[in-house]
Amino acid sequence: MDTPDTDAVLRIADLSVCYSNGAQAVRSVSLELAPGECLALVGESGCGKTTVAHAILGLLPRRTTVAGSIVVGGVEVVGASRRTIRRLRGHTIGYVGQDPYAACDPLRSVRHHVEEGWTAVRATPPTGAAIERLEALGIDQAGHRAQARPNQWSGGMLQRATIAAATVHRPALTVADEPTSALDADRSDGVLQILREATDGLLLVSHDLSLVGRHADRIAVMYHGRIVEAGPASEVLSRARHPYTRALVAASPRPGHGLPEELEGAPPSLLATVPGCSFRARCHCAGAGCEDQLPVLRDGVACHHPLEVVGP
Ligand SMILES: Nc1ncnc2c1ncn2[C@@H]1O[C@H](COP(=O)(O)OP(=O)(O)OP(=O)(O)O)[C@@H](O)[C@H]1O
Repeated sequence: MDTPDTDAVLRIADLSVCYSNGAQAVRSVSLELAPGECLALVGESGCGKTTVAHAILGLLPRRTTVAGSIVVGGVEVVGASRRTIRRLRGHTIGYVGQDPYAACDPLRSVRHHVEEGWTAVRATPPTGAAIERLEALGIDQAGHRAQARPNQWSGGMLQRATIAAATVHRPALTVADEPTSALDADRSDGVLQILREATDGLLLVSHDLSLVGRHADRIAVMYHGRIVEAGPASEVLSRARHPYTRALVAASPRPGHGLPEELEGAPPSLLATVPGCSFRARCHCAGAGCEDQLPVLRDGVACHHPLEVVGP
C-alpha cells in the first residue's frame, strides 16, 4: 500500500491470519501508517478488520496461525513474547473499543479507569493527572464527576474517559475499533476529533463511511480478508475504482447522496480457497482473468478491470 512517509508508526507486511477452525480471516495484508495520520479500515462485516486490529494488539486467540510482520514503533509484534506485547500496549499502542461501558468495571469510579492508563504499565499516576486528562478532553467539573461510576456518565463522556486512559502516554499508534458505534450520531465527530488529537497515528476500524470521510486521511478497503483498494479518503469515497468499493459506497447512507443501494450477494466462505478474484461472483465488471488470476494491489487497486474515473 502506498504511504506518504517512510518513518511509519505501523508497518504491516504480508499479514495472514487463520483461526483454529480454518477460517482464513486475513490474507496477505500490507499497509503502513505515517506519524500523525489517520488510516481507516473499512469493509462489510466479516471482512477481517477486527482481526487485523487484534493482531496488532496481540489479542488473537491461542492456536491462531499468524504469518507475516507487524512492526509498531520499531518492534515486531508477530511472535513477540507476552511481556513485549504488554510493554507495547499502553506505552506505544493505545486501544479504544466500541462500547465504553463494556470496557469499564461498573463498580469502580471513572477516575479509577483513567488512572489505569498509568497502572497498566506499572507507573504511578501523578497527583491530579487523571483529572487534568479528563479536563483536557473536554469534561467539565472533571474532579467532581470522575468520582461517579461509569453508568452515571453518558456514552460520549465515558468514551472520552476511555480515550483519556488509552492515550495517557500519547501512543505512537492508537487502534480504535468502531469507537463511535455505541454513541449518538451527534457525539461521534467530537469523539473522533478528540481521538485524533490525543494520539500520533490512528488506525480507525469503521463501518461508517460518512464519519470516515470526515476524519480519515487515507482509507483501505477490505474484502474477504484482502485489501482491494487503498488511497486518500476523498479519492476512495468519490472516485472509487474497485467495483466492490463503488458498491460499498453506494450502499452506505450518506447525507446528500440519496437512498443507499443494496449490496447484493455475500462473500465466499473464509474456509474456501477461492482461485482468482473473490468478488467476481458479485461483480458486474468480471471478465478475463477474474476466474483464475488473483488480482494484486497495484496503484491502489486490486482489480483486473478497474472502473474508469471520469473528470479531473
Ligand atoms: N475466534 C474466531 N474463531 C473463528 N473465526 C473467527 C474468530 N473471530 C472472528 N472470526 C471470523 O473471522 C472473520 C473476520 O472477522 P472480523 O471480526 O475480523 O471481521 P470484521 O470485518 O471486523 O467484522 P465486523 O465489522 O462485523 O466486526 C469472520 O468471518 C469471523 O466470523
